[in-house]
Amino acid sequence: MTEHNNVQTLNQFIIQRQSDHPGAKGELSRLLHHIGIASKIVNRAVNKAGLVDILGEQGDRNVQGEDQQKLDVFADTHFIDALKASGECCAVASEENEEIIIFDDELSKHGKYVFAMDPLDGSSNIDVNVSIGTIFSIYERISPRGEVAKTEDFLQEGTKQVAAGYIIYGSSTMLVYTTGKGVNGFTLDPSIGEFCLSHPNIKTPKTGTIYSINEGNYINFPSGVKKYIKYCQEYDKKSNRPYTSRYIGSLVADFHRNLLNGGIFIYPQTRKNPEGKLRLMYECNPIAFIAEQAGGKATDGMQRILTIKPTSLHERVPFYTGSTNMVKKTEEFLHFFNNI
Ligand SMILES: O=P(O)(O)OC[C@H]1O[C@](O)(COP(=O)(O)O)[C@@H](O)[C@@H]1O
Ligand SMILES: [Mg+2]
Ligand SMILES: [Mg+2]
Repeated sequence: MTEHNNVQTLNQFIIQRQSDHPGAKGELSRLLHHIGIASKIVNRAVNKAGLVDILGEQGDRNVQGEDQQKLDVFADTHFIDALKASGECCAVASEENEEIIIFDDELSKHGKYVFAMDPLDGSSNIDVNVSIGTIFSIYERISPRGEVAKTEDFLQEGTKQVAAGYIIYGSSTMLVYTTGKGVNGFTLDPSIGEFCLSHPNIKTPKTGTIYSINEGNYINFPSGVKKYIKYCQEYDKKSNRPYTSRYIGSLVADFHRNLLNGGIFIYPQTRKNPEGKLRLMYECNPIAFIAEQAGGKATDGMQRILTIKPTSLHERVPFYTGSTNMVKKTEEFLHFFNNI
């Protein structure tokens, strides 16, 4: 295996790219740097999960009514600490907290950014050593700097994100992010403890042969989705069908595979989740920003995810994302069967 000697580390890349943003004072760079630190702390815990007391339930329920896993709370705590230490973030919205967490120390109160996150994505896979992740979304606050941040600072359309990304804790640990100028992926090199640029300027194929959906919910799916699944399974040499079904059950891992290889990820509304399951602010908006920046597409079946005006921190939406031609095809089915 050839080691790449002239690798660029995440911090070197961040500093270099700062010049892309005229007038930048390094605030976003410092925030991204602290995200890197928190990711390494969580990665260390994930890697030795079976050896330390970090598996299993914490014993509490979060605002979604889900049993919190110990690693959900561990990741939540360490990201919040790192964001506070950055001095650039005035408040955090997290899947694990009903209300926003406000940093009211003098330095943070002047922070330019607010941060929305899913500290641990794929919680059902924590105890079984399957890839999990962290998802984040960064906005510039609306309220004046120096004032205490508000929930309204978060309820901005996804098009207003200044940066978004995810960390995938898998066979290797990667951080993938965008600031609106393309998508870049960094792999953690444990031997130097640095994220190194491994996937520059990621572009997702316009079409693919992978579809990712929890078919266990099939009977509850909108008819357009049922028809699209049948379409994926039909034989047609010209369009490389039947496609392959792949579903890990961690949004980050399912999306990441499809981002690199081409494919579509679908989590529609179901009888159990009439609005869908995935959360707009800290799952769908950041993933949608990455998808579009990589040349892909992300909708709720009808509308671009990034143009949806959020009304609450933990609202859910149906989610269709991945290769443009596949998402368009799904929308055709949903339109045709009047599911929207
Ligand atoms: O088990 P289901 O219903 O298919 O849901 C799986 C989906 O739920 C999630 O686990 C929800 O995220 P959290 O684990 O962060 O709550 C996604 O990662 C995944 O895509
Ligand atoms: Mg999640
Ligand atoms: Mg989560």
